[in-house]
Amino acid sequence: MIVKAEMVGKESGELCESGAEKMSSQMRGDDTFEGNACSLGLGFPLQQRKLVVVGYALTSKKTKSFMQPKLEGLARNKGIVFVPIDQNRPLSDQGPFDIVLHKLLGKEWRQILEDYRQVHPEVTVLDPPDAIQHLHNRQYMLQEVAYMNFSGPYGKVSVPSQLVIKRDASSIPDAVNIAGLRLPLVAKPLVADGSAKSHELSLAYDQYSLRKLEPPLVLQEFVNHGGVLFKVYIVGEAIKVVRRFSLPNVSRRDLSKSAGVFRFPRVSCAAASADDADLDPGIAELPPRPLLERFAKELRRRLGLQLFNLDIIREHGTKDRFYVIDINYFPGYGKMPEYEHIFTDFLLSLVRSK
Ligand SMILES: Nc1ncnc2c1ncn2[C@@H]1O[C@H](COP(=O)(O)OP(=O)(O)OP(=O)(O)O)[C@@H](O)[C@H]1O
Ligand SMILES: O=P(O)(O)O[C@H]1[C@H](OP(=O)(O)O)[C@@H](OP(=O)(O)O)[C@@H](O)[C@@H](O)[C@@H]1OP(=O)(O)O
Ligand SMILES: [Mg+2]
Ligand SMILES: [Mg+2]
Repeated sequence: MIVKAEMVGKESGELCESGAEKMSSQMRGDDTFEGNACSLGLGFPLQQRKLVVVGYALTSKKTKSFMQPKLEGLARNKGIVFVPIDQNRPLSDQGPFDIVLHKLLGKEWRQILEDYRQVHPEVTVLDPPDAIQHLHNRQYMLQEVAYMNFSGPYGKVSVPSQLVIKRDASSIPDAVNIAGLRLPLVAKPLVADGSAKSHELSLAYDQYSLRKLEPPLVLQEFVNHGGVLFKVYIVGEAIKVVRRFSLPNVSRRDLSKSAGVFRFPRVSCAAASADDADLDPGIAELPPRPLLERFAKELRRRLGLQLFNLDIIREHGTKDRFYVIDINYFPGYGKMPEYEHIFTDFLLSLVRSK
């Protein structure tokens, strides 16, 4: 298949609208595209570039939130077309793709992708299934952050102390004691595969109630953070941070007065943006940019992932003690400001770097 477009000399390297439109319609109908040079009055094309074909295999929810008309339009103008992958047809019969984007569940799909990567090493699969798998278990999800033991002039980043309980809820109080974990504790399902159940969290206030929890789970110390968290979106080298409302502080007094287990299913997705809220500056201040840049670069390398976000909190009453509490693969980029530009630039950079 020849997929070639004549690009003209706009500084940004963007296609002019008519050329781009023609390109995508021909892509759909015909295997071969010879793009038109659109003229800037110079009479000749200044640049030649291959069309970038991105296959995507996403849930319908993700397709809806991510594949927005603005993204597709901007992509088209930059010479990128998004093509849905048909899961009922062999992957190798589709495309050819330059890049495959995916977020689907299941062993079968993982195997299909692994096989495809073997046969098509020239295609960038974002991201490698085994690296994503690492995030699907909360026992390992934050492991690399803990190993990094990140500390520098702008602050320290670590993970809350946590304990894995595989079975037997009656043993939890003793296990918590032995591990020296301090209440309250956030109980999180061990599996973080994106299913509704994997987002069913609870907060346990007292030792006795810990027996009511349902393993397998991770028990994580609740860190007071002033009720605001930072969602740090990563797209390759690009980083965007937004504020979200989060669980409020739990005081020692609250703790002595309360008992039981409080369930909070899907709390983080229900949380509103706190970007425009009138907040205490000590709570609202974003983590320093240089800290995030250094930290994200190293974490990206360790995880072998390009598309993820981190939930980061700042310990209440401190300026520079940060904790990573969650890492999500291919998160809701639709909610990330300017994601259309960032994502399309990223896709182009991948192709260029090949
Ligand atoms: N250790 C902690 N200390 C304080 N608050 C926490 C802690 N862990 C979780 N939370 C709160 O609970 C929310 C949900 O936790 P977490 O992000 O781990 O769950 P999730 O279901 O994986 O979320 P997402 O929808 O982002 O994938 C967080 O956004 C934060 O408000
Ligand atoms: O639903 P949204 O678009 O908001 O995206 C959420 C995403 O759901 P989706 O992948 O099904 O779309 C979640 O993925 P799973 O853990 O469930 O796999 C998780 O990554 C959340 O953190 C995302 O919210 P964000 O962190 O960006 O606010
Ligand atoms: Mg989260
Ligand atoms: Mg999560």
